[in-house]
Amino acid sequence: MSDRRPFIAGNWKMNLVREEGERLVRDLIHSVGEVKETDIAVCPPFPYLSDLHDVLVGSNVALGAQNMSFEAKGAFTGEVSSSMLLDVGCKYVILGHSERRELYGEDDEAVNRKVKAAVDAGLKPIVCVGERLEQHEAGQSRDVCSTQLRGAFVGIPPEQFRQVTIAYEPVWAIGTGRVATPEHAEEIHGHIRERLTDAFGADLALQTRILYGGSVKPSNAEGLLSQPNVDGALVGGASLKADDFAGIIHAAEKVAMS
Ligand SMILES: O=C(CO)COP(=O)(O)O
Repeated sequence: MSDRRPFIAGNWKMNLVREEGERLVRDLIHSVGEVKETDIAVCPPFPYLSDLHDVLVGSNVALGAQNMSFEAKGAFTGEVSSSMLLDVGCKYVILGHSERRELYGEDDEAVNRKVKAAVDAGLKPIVCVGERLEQHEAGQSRDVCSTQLRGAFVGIPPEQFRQVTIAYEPVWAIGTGRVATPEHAEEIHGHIRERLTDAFGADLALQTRILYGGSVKPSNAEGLLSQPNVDGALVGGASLKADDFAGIIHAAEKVAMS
């Protein structure tokens, strides 16, 4: 996994109401208190960010959001700005998740505007890329990721790109139980790092963390995280159970210490 610190982030999506989320976070803090070599974050729904921040204070678990507006403020009903996320204690924000792209029509330009707004504000975006099933079957995984990467980082200077984490999330592996093989993940992560090298230079590309997302579970985490270019995981379903999420974090810690 190189000298990049592993990073395990939980994307709760639209799951867990207040009491469930607070219980999960308390259990999680208890289970991962000894974890030293792995960065950890949970990304709950907007309404619970502030309260959960209070629960997380002083722990080794950071807070992230799942989306944000590219606008700074104003008449944008239903939107949430970067400064609001910072205000409630967020460090990270997931941007360009395939569910945002596919269900809410977010295109590369919108993702790019959000990345700019996030890094300008000092938030750390986790920028998702990944191909759909038919693109995967047509052998287009690399090309799709290249295009999404190029689109997401137009006009982002290297000093701001430092704040970015990439997540490779093949759409066919999300919520399907059909995890990418470690070999496929490694191939695409290596490709992503090459594209980052072209765009930002080798030093920065080597420092950038590239997470894998899509049906990560405690049972498959170690195989994925042992790949040299897989620097962590963005976890959906398995982040909704403290034991499963902690199991993935412990797998990352084990790989980091080995
Ligand atoms: O979309 C994901 C994380 O952002 C992955 O979801 P699952 O882990 O449920 O497949």
